[in-house]
Amino acid sequence: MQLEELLIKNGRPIARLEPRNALRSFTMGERIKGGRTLLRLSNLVSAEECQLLATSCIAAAHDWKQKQYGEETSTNEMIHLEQGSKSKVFVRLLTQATADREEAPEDALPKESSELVELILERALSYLDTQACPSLKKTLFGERVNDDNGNSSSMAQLFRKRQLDYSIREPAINVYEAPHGHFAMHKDHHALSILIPLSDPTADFEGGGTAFWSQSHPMEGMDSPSIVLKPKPGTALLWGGRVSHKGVTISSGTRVVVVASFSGPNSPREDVKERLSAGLGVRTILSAR
Ligand SMILES: O=C(O)CCC(=O)C(=O)O
Ligand SMILES: [Fe+2]
Repeated sequence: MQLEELLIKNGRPIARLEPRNALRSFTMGERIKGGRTLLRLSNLVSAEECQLLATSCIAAAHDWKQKQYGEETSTNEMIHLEQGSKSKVFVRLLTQATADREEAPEDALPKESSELVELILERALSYLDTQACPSLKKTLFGERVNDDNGNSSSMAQLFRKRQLDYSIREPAINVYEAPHGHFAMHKDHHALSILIPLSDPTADFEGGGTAFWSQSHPMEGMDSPSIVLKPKPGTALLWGGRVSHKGVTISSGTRVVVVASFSGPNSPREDVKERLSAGLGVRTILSAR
């Protein structure tokens, strides 16, 4: 595995974090938290694992669509209605733990795929715990980094004990199919997002990739993204909750990605923090959750 950092410069394209860059006076965790950087972790998942997982997820997504919409439905109509809008056109399959938590057994991945997703996420977190930056967990999760029993835990341990606070319906797999598959611009509003493409951009699909904006409040359609990344299958991308991004529409083929956005136990979400710092009342904050 190899970790690289890409800097998000205000209003300008993303550049590598050069040795003399002023942002080096911040820790990696602080740069992630401030939405100033993207991490690229290569060789997290082997080619065989990507292939195995992508194949089983594509089959599971077809089964899912068949059950939801029946044989006759055109791709056009196969919008993931359950997600409630045309801004997200994909099938999202949940790990079994996520499906249990969300009480959505019909959206669960097959057992073996679910276990492999968990293994991969745990591998990524173990790497971050031990190799990335010693203060990363504390910076991202805040002071309250202990588990429910008050024991100090690494991110991987919190993951294993199912004590991370995930985004709704995550960890999961997104399966995007041409010609409409995409996820419109958004922020994840969690301490950290991990996205791991399992499909090969040179063979499995055209278009697609993850677009990132360097400014914090861009307007989709008006401001073009600073960068569109289409890493090799098995390379993880990681970023903080303030970074605007989208899953670009694919024009042919199928694109499969693992997604997980999470914060530490009991930590307020980024959007809640933003509202708090804007001085809005508790009622607004609670109703916004
Ligand atoms: O598919 C992508 O590249 C982005 C997915 C994403 O942002 C999400 O699921 O939250
Ligand atoms: Fe996202």
